[in-house]
Amino acid sequence: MEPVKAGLLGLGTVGGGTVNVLRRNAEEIERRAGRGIRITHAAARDLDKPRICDTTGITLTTDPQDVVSNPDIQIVIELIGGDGLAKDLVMQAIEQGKHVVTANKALIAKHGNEIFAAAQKKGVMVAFEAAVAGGIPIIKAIREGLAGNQIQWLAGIINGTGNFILTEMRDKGREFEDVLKEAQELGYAEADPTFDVEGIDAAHKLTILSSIAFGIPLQFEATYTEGISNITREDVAYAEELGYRIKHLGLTRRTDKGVELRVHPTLIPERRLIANVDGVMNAVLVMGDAVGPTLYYGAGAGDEPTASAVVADLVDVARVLTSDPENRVPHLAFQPDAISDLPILDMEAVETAYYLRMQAEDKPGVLAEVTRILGDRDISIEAIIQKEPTEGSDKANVILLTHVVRESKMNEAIEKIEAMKSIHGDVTRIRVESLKA
Ligand SMILES: NC(=O)c1ccc[n+]([C@@H]2O[C@H](COP(=O)([O-])OP(=O)(O)OC[C@H]3O[C@@H](n4cnc5c(N)ncnc54)[C@H](O)[C@@H]3O)[C@@H](O)[C@H]2O)c1
Ligand SMILES: N[C@@H](CCO)C(=O)O
Ligand code: NA
Repeated sequence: MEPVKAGLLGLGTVGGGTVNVLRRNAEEIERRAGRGIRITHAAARDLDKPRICDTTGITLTTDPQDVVSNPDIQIVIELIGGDGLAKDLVMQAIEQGKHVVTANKALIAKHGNEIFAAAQKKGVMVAFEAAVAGGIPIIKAIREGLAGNQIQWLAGIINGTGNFILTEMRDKGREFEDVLKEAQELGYAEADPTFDVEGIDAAHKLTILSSIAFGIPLQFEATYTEGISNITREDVAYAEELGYRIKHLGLTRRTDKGVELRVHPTLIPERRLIANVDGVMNAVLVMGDAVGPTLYYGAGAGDEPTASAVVADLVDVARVLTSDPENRVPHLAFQPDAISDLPILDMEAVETAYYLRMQAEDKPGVLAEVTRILGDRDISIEAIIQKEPTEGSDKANVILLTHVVRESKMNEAIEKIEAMKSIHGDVTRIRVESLKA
């Protein structure tokens, strides 16, 4: 059989990795797919730039339209990123009846509903395994492997750059900016690294995971998003003293009232496997009613790990090119006419435990006042430590771990505590999840 012809948009980290993996593993890929997969054309912004891949045998162009409109190309691989030009190109490719493979989570999280509807109409596939947790086949695991379950919740470390930064800061005492620069050099970071640091990238990915887990539309705007830029080495050390690790976590859970959808730094008991996922590695813990907890671990970013997922999608497309569109795996795991309208819970209604750190004047009565404010709101305390003021300071660090409470109550309590004369500055609040499986 003729090889499937694919056109590539973007020859950067993931594009270069995809060319390399396809070339190196061509023979095995053909044995799996039933036919070869060849990138015949590729669009790059600058044709003279040094690349990580050999482009021999690929017709290069600076105009992505040459690829999208080429009638011989059956699959368009979008690896440019962003949701401007990339969206136009993907919509055009679909319009022309081409299948699409993409690693672009921003695009899917923000415009996936529209893109999948267009693809459905045209009977083409839009595959996006590389968009979530890089090389970990998490989309496939949830959409196909766990299709017999009611998924109850899932939680993941889904930004490699952020986890790399937190790990290096903790293990080597390195500075935030310095580690971020290294992550950029290694090809882990987004074009705009604030997406990694402020949790936006993780929110894109969690939006996608939540949809395929619960059969709800993609709702990026409803995702509560907090990044890691305010985490200090101090908090990391205190958390460890209490037996926890701080991880940047995406968590989505089905409740009677709606779906929790939130991304924020989280204290996790150090004995949990997921608390020990370090560096650029990602992990997603999925709780199904039938299977129980399952954990998926692997490289969340980088050229070849991500290419591993892109190429797997290419193999999927090659396999189904001849099959009936109605019988393919649906984009969001559930049939398009069976998507539910379960609401997303407001963050104020979420219930979780908390780590609080505050700077208190070192005098009698302050702790009693803090515990009274918490007690008045039925917030019970699980642990408390007070650190003597360091030399030259008269403020003690007070660290509290609370039991589970509604976020709105905690907001009230924090407001009251911050208003106390003997408490200085803001209260640091990090949510705690036991992730008990
Ligand atoms: N780097 C990773 O580890 C990783 C992992 C998973 C997903 N992703 C996603 O993959 C996509 C690509 O990321 P990347 O890290 O490879 O980025 P990159 O910046 O290394 O590559 C993007 C390439 O697209 C090219 N490009 C931009 N505009 C273009 C145009 N008009 N025509 C042709 N080429 C154009 C750029 O010149 C660049 O070479 C993004 O959506 C990103 O979120 C990246
Ligand atoms: N910037 C992303 C790339 C993988 O999606 C990360 O660091 O996880
Ligand atoms: Na993946």
